[in-house]
Amino acid sequence: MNIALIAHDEKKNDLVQFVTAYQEIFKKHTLFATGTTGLRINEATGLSITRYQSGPLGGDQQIGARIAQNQMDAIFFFRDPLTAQPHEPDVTALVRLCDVYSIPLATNMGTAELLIRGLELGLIDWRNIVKENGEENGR
Ligand SMILES: O=C(CO)COP(=O)(O)O
Repeated sequence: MNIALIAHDEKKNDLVQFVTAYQEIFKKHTLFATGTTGLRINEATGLSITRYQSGPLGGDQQIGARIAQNQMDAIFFFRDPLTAQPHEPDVTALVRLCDVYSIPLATNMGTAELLIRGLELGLIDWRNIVKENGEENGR
């Protein structure tokens, strides 16, 4: 599965701890991240992560483009609900695309726990079927 990892500054420690705790699961998958989040997680865990631009510089949009191309299977996006973000439209667009394409999206630790366990149990293996159908239909 292709998994994106994103966290706003006030939530980066939480996501680093989360990925560290579940790194045995995460290392079985292909990981992507926005710039600073990916760097922090790589430094903490040594996991191999493809890094896009930092969020305010377009990283959320790059990950959104992968969603539109049927190339993202799950998103862990620890958003900070208490701090205004200069790139709020990009954040909204990313969340919207997850809804457009029914991509599992965890925006906080509580949902992230469910998503990572579901991933391990194979509960989002339906994504493989969606991807195969998408490839047949040219998406
Ligand atoms: O701003 C972000 C998501 O909206 C995250 O970007 P960074 O990982 O580069 O901090």
